[in-house]
Amino acid sequence: MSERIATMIGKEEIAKRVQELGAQISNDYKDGSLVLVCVLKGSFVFAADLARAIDSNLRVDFLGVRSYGEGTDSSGVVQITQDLSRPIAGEDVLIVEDIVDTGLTIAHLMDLFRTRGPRSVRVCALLTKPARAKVQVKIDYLGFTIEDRFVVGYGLDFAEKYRNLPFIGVVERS
Ligand SMILES: O=P(O)(O)OC[C@H]1O[C@H](OP(=O)(O)OP(=O)(O)O)[C@H](O)[C@@H]1O
Ligand code: HPA
Ligand SMILES: [Mg+2]
Repeated sequence: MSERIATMIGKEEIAKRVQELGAQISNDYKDGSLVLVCVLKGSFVFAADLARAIDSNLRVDFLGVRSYGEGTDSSGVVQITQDLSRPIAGEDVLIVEDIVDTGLTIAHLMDLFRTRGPRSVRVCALLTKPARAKVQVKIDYLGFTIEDRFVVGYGLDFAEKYRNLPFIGVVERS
């Protein structure tokens, strides 16, 4: 069986949207103490591009989370694989996610971060897939709403493959 990746969102379209999100975030966080939290692994590409599209002062931290493993369905258990390197008490946290699918990961992170006393917590997600939502979480900055397909590329994986594709695509098997 061979696999082919069909483009869903091209790299120019992604780049344009990332610049727009960056401009909006720069405007909203003019004088705060912004911490961009890159949710590993999937957000590493989006967060790297988004950080460079924001011209406010910020620091970057990383949090490792895993619930999908090798398949295309959430296990329902959100495992923290790596914690933040510093406290976030009193800071304006912006969680950067590649995708909000069932919403379980982001809901878990919102609950976790709120126990640490940040000044604010917001969410920036490149993609959301409302057809699969199991919990509702407000996305403050959103790139694209997508249909119910398992997507790869621009950081997103299928069984750890395809994170390096420069666009968002869907796997087609023949
Ligand atoms: O809304 P949900 O259904 O919870 O899905 C979204 C989460 O799932 C993926 O992570 P994954 O567990 O695949 O880890 P990875 O980022 O290391 O690939 C993705 O990067 C999000 O963090
Ligand atoms: O559609 C998806 N693709 C890759 N990883 C994911 N994690 C949640 N949804 C997805
Ligand atoms: Mg994954």
